[in-house]
Amino acid sequence: MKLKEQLELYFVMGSVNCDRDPREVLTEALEGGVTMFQFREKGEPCLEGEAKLELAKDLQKICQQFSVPFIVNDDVELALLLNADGVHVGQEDDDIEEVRRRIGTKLLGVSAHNVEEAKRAIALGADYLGVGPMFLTTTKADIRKVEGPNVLKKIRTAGITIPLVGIGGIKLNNASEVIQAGADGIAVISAISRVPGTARKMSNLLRARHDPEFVE
Ligand SMILES: Nc1nc(C(F)(F)F)ncc1COP(=O)(O)OP(=O)(O)O
Ligand SMILES: [Mg+2]
Repeated sequence: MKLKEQLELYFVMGSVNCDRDPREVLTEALEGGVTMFQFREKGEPCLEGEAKLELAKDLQKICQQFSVPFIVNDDVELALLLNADGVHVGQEDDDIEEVRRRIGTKLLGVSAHNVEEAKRAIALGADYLGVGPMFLTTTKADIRKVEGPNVLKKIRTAGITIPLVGIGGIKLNNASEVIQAGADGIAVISAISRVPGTARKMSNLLRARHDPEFVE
């Protein structure tokens, strides 16, 4: 499956984003059609050390049962220890070039907030870009200014063809806007982790656009 297809419904989650066992939340999300998963154990009070490692191992195993890529946010050491499928780093995380050197051919996702950051990330070896925040979100405390889906249009207009996924406040009622603006997929945290059934509804919405009878 091509990376653009794998990025279609990208569930990002950690224990902080769950009101119940993250293992159950992930299993239901994968049954609902999630195509890629990112373990993002961040915020208050997030797990650390052995507890974080144990949860990561369990969630990775569940992803393997569904043949869905397991990506680790920020923590390159953990990604290498688990032989994860890739890592996602932001502009303020470890140096992108250094991360690429350490992970070899694993997937490297990089956050980008504008065309300039997108071009730089691509030059340094990114396989896909996470672009946001698309909409207001309370999940990430230190978000940049909300530029909206328009940033995706600007990146595409700049001739950038790399796989793009939008992130930040994406819900069922605004997901289409992100795709229409040029993203290959959407990255979702709370809408899926806190509302059972959302993954299936989003998956159906996203798949419908490949349906010949589909009218926007
Ligand atoms: N975690 C992310 N995942 C994506 C995804 F690719 F999934 F869309 N895009 C963007 C981010 C944000 O990454 P970053 O800016 O380092 O902040 P944090 O480490 O707090 O998430
Ligand atoms: Mg980060």
